[in-house]
This record gives sequence, structure tokens and C-alpha cells, in this order.
Amino acid sequence: MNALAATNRNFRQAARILGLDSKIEKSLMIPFREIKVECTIPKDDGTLVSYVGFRVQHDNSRGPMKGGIRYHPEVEPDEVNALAQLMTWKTAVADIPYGGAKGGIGCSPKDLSFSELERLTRVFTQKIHDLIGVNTDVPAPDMGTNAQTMAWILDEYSKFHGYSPAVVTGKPIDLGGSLGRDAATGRGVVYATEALLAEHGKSVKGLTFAIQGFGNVGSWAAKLFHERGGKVVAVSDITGAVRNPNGIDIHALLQHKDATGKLADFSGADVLNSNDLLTQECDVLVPCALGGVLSRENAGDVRAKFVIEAANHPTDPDADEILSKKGVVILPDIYANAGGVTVSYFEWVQNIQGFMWDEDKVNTELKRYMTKAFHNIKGMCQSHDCNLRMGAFTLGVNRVARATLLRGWEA
Ligand SMILES: NC(=O)C1=CN([C@@H]2O[C@H](COP(=O)(O)OP(=O)(O)OC[C@H]3O[C@@H](n4cnc5c(N)ncnc54)[C@H](OP(=O)(O)O)[C@@H]3O)[C@@H](O)[C@H]2O)C=CC1
Ligand SMILES: O=C(O)CCC(=O)C(=O)O
Repeated sequence: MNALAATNRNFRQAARILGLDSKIEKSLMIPFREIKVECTIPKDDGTLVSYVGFRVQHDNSRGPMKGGIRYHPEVEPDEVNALAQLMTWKTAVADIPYGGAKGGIGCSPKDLSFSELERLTRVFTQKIHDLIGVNTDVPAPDMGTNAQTMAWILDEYSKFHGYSPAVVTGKPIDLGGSLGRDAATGRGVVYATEALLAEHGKSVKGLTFAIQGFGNVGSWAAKLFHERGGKVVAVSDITGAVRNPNGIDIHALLQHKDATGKLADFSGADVLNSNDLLTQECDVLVPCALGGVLSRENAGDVRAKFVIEAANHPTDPDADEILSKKGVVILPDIYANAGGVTVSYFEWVQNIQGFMWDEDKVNTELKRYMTKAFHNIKGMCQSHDCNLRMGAFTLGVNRVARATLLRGWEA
């Protein structure tokens, strides 16, 4: 089942649990707007190359649409649609005043030079600048993009509309980015995990963690679990995987990856087949890379007791069912990785106020939002007798449906 079918299925199930009117259900499933643009750039050698860029704006009933921009070869319309819809429920679960959107370009960012990436980002921005904005749709980084990408979008957008730092979040600090945004998704994952573990009478200290992906989210989550006394026993990236049952020194692994660009050849751990990362012996499995990695094929072999969905849509519905039957507790993406967009909200607020928070304030507020959202989800689980995924979906969908009804449909 593709990402969109799976997301729609979860949404419909939540709508059924909530007893949502079928007309509202239908209106919430159809995206507000889907944008598809051609992006042609000259490569450094002068040859032309064309890419397809997407921005799907799913819903704006609770505020401006919000979500990342992904550069990855597998970016395709259905997945962007699913990710945009997930953003709508995620911002509602986090209770921040936004709707949902997502964008992307089907490209391999590692095969493009710095100046090619800049040209591609600027052309994409030229094609969508009229449809994004501080109060309409606010992009941010996702897989394959970063603060530099946001700086180019901000600069290109400002040529058309005047200087507007709040048009993107996840910017460099020098351009109005928020302290703590770079770490925010990983830090939010850790706060979310702590809230879940506390419910089970456990804490991070002494538990074992396997982490798929060592980019923005995975590396920060690994570092913060490690610093709290968690034992990170396996880590992977696109180049391979490493394993040490006694715990990997994450600071040393970060230095190694910075120096070599890969995890392979790290002296503090053994080589592991990447396919085995998800089925490693561990207490907590944290997918922090692509969607759909937990499927019917491998879910039965997962040995973790907890799965924390730091990536978007890492678990397909078959895997969801298999894992639940095995008693594995899954913390769903629309809550587990909401720390990134929550600090994006803080960044947007700081830009609008023209006032910069210190990092302690950002992290304290992030923890407050993540902890509150967890208790709100648990409340939905109790009132509707459902698992954490449906607790999160019903919480998000209910808030969006209420806002939609209050705004009405009169032309
Ligand atoms: N950035 C953010 O604020 C947020 C991100 N997310 C989600 O988190 C996930 C990761 O995003 P982010 O960290 O930003 O992306 P990055 O591009 O920073 O990192 C992605 C990581 O995944 C690795 N990777 C890619 N393919 C594979 C694979 N097949 N097996 C193992 N590792 C792989 C990459 O390897 P390599 O390092 O070798 O390239 C890299 O380490 C995505 O699902 C994203 O949507 C969710 C909320 C917010
Ligand atoms: O920070 C943001 O606005 C969005 C981050 C994102 O793309 C996500 O949460 O999946």
C-alpha cells in the first residue's frame, strides 16, 4: 500500500472513531491545492537538466500551511500528498496554529554541486513564490535539504515580495533562524520517547537503541539518547550500518562521519548489514530515514519493544498490524517527530515579533509542547479505547474538523 493510501486509511479510521460527518471527511481528505512545476537549470558544464518540483498544500483551517521541502530521487506526487496530509494532523496534534503542506523535487542532491543546488532551489522558488508566504504557506527543511536551502528560498522570495524572514523556517541563525531548530526534531523525539517510557515505568538510561538514518534527525536523536545514558547499539546511513552491543560512542561516530562522510570504517563498532538494522536486538527502534521501511516482509522479525517513528510514515499498515499483535508499542510519526515543526513555529513567532529567544527557552517550551501533546493523545486513547496512532489521529483530525466547521462554507 503506498503512503497516500495508508495515510487515507488511518484518517478514515479516525473519522469513523470520531463519528465525523461524511461531507467533512471528504473535504478534509482532498488537498487544498497541488502544485507541480518544471525546474530546468544549466549544470556546471553548461548542459541543461530538468526536474519536477511539487508543493502540496493540504489544509489551512487552523492557520498557514506548514511543512518541509524534500530533495530525493523518490519524491513523487502520492508521497508528497501523504506527507502534506500528515503535516495537517501533526500541527494539530502539537496544537500549533498551522495547517499542513509538503514539497519536494525528484533529484539526487548528492549528485549536484553547491551551485547547481542553489540554481535548482532558486528556479523552484520562482515557480512557487506566489503561492507561499508568511501567512499562507511556510516551507522548512526535510530530507536532502537544510538551512542553506532555506536561505536561498528566503533570498529568492524576497526579490519578489521584499525581505520576509518568516516565509521559511529552519534558516541559518544569521538570517533569523531559531536557536535549537537544527536539533529540534531529534530533541523532540527524545522528549516524546521519555514521555512514553515514563508511562511504562522506564527511562532512557540503560535501554538499548537502534537508529536508522544518521542525518539531521537521526544524529541528534542518537547524540541526545547517548548523553542521557541510553546505549545506542546500532546506527545506519545510506552508506552502511555499524553495531556495538556495548554501546557506540556517538560523539566519536559523529566526528568520523564528519571527517569521512560515511559510517563505514568506524573503529568503535563492527560492520552490520544495513538490512539487519531494523531487526537488531534492542529495546527501542528509531527509524529516522525513509518512509515504508517497516513492512510485512520484516515486521515479524523486529525485536524492539518500542518503535519511535522519527521518520515520516516509516511503518506501513501491514507492519503496523503485525507489530501491534506482537505487543510492540509504536509512537506515531505525527507526534514523535513533531518537535521540528514546533520549533519552526517558535522561529516564525520570533521573526514576526522581531525578538530572539535563548536556546534554553526554546528547549523548555519544546518539552512543554511535547509533554502536553503526549497527555492529550493518551486522553484520546482512553476515551476511544484505541492505540497511540489512533489516539494521535483522532486528536489531530478532531481539532481540524472543529476549526473547519467553525469557519463554515458560505461563499
Ligand atoms: N528535518 C526535520 O526537521 C524533520 C524530518 N522528519 C523526517 O525525518 C526523516 C529524516 O529526515 P532528515 O534527518 O531531515 O533527513 P537528512 O537528509 O538530514 O538525513 C537522512 C538520513 O537518512 C539516511 N538514509 C537515506 N536512505 C537510507 C537508507 N536506505 N538506509 C539508511 N539510511 C538512509 C541518510 O544517509 P546519508 O547520511 O548517508 O545520506 C541520512 O543519514 C524523514 O523521514 C523526514 O521526513 C520529520 C520531521 C522533521
Ligand atoms: O518544520 C517544519 O515546518 C516542517 C518539518 C517537516 O517537514 C515535518 O515535520 O515533517
